Amino acid sequence: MLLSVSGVGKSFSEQTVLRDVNFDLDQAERALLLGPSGSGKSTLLNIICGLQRPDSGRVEIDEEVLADADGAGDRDDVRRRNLGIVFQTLRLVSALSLSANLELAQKLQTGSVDKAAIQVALERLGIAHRAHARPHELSQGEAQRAAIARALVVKPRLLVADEPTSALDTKNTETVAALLHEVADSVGATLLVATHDERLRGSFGKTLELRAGEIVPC
Ligand SMILES: Nc1ncnc2c1ncn2[C@@H]1O[C@H](COP(=O)(O)OP(=O)(O)OP(=O)(O)O)[C@@H](O)[C@H]1O
Repeated sequence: MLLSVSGVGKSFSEQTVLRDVNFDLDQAERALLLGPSGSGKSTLLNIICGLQRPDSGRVEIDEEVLADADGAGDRDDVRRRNLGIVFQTLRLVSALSLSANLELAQKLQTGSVDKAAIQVALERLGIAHRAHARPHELSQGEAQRAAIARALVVKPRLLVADEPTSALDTKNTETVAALLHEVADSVGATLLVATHDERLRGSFGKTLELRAGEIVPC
């Protein structure tokens, strides 16, 4: 088992968003976290990625604690070594080219730059010809691919994406879903994609539905 989420709870003031979330993912497993808007998908991914701390429970990656109620700030090292995050917004530095941004992302996360891995990621995502473009010069489709490349260049063991297709039409939705599978395969990563986009249902090995703060079988 690569990822283990057990007993995770999170409330904001009076509102309990996550009640008791439990699931496991094996290495290289592909999972869709499906739930309507407001069901707590982003909150759960934020906890896994260390942006928010759970009130209870824990998240482990390969038996190392990634997040728990009493020390989110201490887990940065475990996250850096294991996580690739596809953010909804591009999060690139506007003054730097795409390739320089990917180098920066690598440097910040892993401490070193691997230009060959960047080239491979750009080629795999079909944007190698845009390596010298600035972020604002990218089309929406290229930007979406750049966001995936940014997560891929750190060679993550767990690739996490939050609503990667919400702004896309059906054709591009299928393309992005296929790309996520392909890039996860290329580095042997486990894939966890959160979405309310029912179009993605059935296209992942495992579907986890978030309802009333818990994962329900489906
Ligand atoms: N920092 C916060 N403070 C207060 N309430 C919050 C906070 N973050 C999220 N919430 C609330 O928690 C609930 C779940 O939000 P979350 O963003 O996790 O849902 P989601 O399933 O990702 O929704 P969407 O699909 O619309 O992005 C919502 O009711 C939201 O208003």
